[in-house]
Amino acid sequence: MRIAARNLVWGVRRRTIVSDVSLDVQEGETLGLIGPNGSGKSSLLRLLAGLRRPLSGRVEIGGQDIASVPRRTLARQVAFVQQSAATDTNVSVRDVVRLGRTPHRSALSGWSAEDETAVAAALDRVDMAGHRAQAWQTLSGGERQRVHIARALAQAPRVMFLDEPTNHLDIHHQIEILRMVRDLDLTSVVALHDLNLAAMFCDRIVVLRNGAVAASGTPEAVLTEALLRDIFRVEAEVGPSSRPGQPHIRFKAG
Ligand SMILES: Nc1ncnc2c1ncn2[C@@H]1O[C@H](COP(=O)(O)OP(=O)(O)OP(=O)(O)O)[C@@H](O)[C@H]1O
Repeated sequence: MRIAARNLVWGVRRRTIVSDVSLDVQEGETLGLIGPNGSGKSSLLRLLAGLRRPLSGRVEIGGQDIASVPRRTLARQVAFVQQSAATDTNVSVRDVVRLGRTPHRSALSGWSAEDETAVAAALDRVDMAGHRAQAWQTLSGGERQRVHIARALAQAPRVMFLDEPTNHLDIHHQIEILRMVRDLDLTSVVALHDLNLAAMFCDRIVVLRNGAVAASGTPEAVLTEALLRDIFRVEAEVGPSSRPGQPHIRFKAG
């Protein structure tokens, strides 16, 4: 499903946090959202996912204004992997992932074989099948993150929003998770801090600064030495990587 945002504005009191943002994500595309701390990435993701209403502007998903899509329909189509989402109650890993099936079940239908298959497949994809009976609170930070991703996968969404999904993950799982997101047959928007991972796995990148779009385009077009200096305040050398069109950034220590 396509995502289109037009002139999104959001803020609190007198502070504008998302400032006139427009963007398009094509069907099947992985869009990276990058920007310094506090630049508005999480706030924008929440607007795009329909979790928050903009003060002005609109979001369309699959050509439909998100404000007019019923909650339950939206929950079937859109998954959101939040930053450090907490689950307090005493539940197993499998229970957390099962929650992903909620939008697909009616009050009358019981737990189906299809639900069971979706949960098992999602746990498998994030390498957590062996932990299915473990209590969620006893998981490590990276394992929790992978279980939250499994819950989103079990939802079988058409669109996925991920807020720093590689937080807490070791390098193997950072790469595995982003490769999976890129290769899944769905449209995704991913907020990322690691610019080399953004270059490796995103089809296009949007750069935010102070809530506004400072640049957008392919990783090669966006991730220039000048932009890294200007937006991220770092000195770096940008060169080719082993893949054409995919830049590699080497940060200078000083
Ligand atoms: N509900 C709120 N009330 C007040 N300020 C808020 C609220 N939500 C976000 N902000 C502020 O808006 C700015 C953008 O926050 P946001 O979390 O969207 O940034 P971010 O780019 O995701 O940051 P980070 O990279 O640090 O995760 C921050 O300065 C934050 O303090």
